[in-house]
Amino acid sequence: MDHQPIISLQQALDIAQQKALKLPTEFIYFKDAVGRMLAQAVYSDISMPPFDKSAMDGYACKRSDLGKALTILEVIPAGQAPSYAIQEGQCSKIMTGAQVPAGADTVFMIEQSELMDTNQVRFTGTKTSSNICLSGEDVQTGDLVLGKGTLLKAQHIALLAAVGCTSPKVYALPKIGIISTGSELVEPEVIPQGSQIRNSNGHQLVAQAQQTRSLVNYYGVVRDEKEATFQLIQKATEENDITLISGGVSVGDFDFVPAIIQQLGFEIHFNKLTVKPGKHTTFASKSDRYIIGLPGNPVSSFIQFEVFVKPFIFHLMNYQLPDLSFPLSLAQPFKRRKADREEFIPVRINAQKEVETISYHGSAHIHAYHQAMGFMHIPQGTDQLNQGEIVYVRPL
Ligand SMILES: Nc1nc2c(c(=O)[nH]1)N[C@H]1C(S)=C(S)[C@@H](COP(=O)(O)OP(=O)(O)OC[C@H]3O[C@@H](n4cnc5c(N)ncnc54)[C@H](O)[C@@H]3O)O[C@H]1N2
Ligand code: MOO
Repeated sequence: MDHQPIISLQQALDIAQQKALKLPTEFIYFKDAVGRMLAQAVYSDISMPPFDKSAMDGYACKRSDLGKALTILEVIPAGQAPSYAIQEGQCSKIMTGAQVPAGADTVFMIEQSELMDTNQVRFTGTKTSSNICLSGEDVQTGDLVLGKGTLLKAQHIALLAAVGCTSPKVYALPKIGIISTGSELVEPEVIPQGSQIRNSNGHQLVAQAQQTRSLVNYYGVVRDEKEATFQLIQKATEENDITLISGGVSVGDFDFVPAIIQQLGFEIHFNKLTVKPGKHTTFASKSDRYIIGLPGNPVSSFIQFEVFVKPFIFHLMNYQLPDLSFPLSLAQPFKRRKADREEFIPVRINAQKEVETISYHGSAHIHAYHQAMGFMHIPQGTDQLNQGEIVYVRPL
């Protein structure tokens, strides 16, 4: 496997996308659908609004009657059909959201009215809009309201509710198994002794995977022992679509994860990226099962999840996650010693909406990210950026 060439992040995303076999679909209750990927188009079974609807509390009348004293026929609350059609010289008091009576083409607002008698009113303004939302002006019966492949957010849940689509078809969620490797690791409850460190990475990955709504299985820490590591990775790959393994993927004497991946019959498609942090990101597949090996350093693992694992998870659900990087101006000049890899570094946005870099010591320094608003991209080959230069920032 050492003959694998080092490739760019974009090449890695392309390879992974080619290997991503789509997950099956399922029908779920629409209230549980936020964050899910729609696997069907949704059409409206009604027009919206379903009737000519008043946009104001006021009086419904004929526009040609606006200058006259008008006889009030009734009060029309929302949810109740009007009893009378409007004739010349007549109006009905109407509430916002109520059905406009036949014969009326205008609603003038309460604030522009004067009661002349208990059942007579006149318009006191100089001009008014019609204040009527026409039947079907937003959506007509049979219109497409949500396209296949929509990532469902709160506003889409409102649409599903409005058109009565209570069991939308969505892509199944991937099952993700998470393993941390390393004999130096102890779980957070334990006070590390000697050369031990706490397993922060595994729990960070669990949280990141949960944010994508994936179904997460946490397998804990495995020591740098071949047989135990083999057993745990085998179990995780049998029980999950994606197995994320942090640590043990570089070239140290105890980095035997790559050999185990191959022993399990998986094909390694790449194991080195021209990305900092995350040089040792590994991607392997066997049919519809995938293993992603992430570097043990917490920042490497965090960034690789954001830029590589997350888009891959969405590919499995047939969705091209957009790269929401924003072009912003750099507040101060930036230099780096080596430019052989593209790099991501933590930044914040100041009050002038400029990008400020945060003190950052490298891929073990996860603390640098506690106040990061995003991370900035430095292209491969760039060792210097000037103040005021436009950089791309991905928000967190
Ligand atoms: N001779 C070389 N050595 C290294 C290279 C290289 O190219 N040649 N690359 C370096 C880079 S870059 C990285 S990144 C690391 C990747 O190493 P591994 O993925 O094998 O990870 P480990 O060696 O197991 O750990 C690295 C580092 O991170 C700490 N760690 C590991 N797991 C966790 C965890 N769950 N929570 C918190 N911290 C964790 C671990 O203790 C190490 O300090 O390799 C370099 N070496
Ligand atoms: O590739 Mo390592 O993740 O840069 O520190």
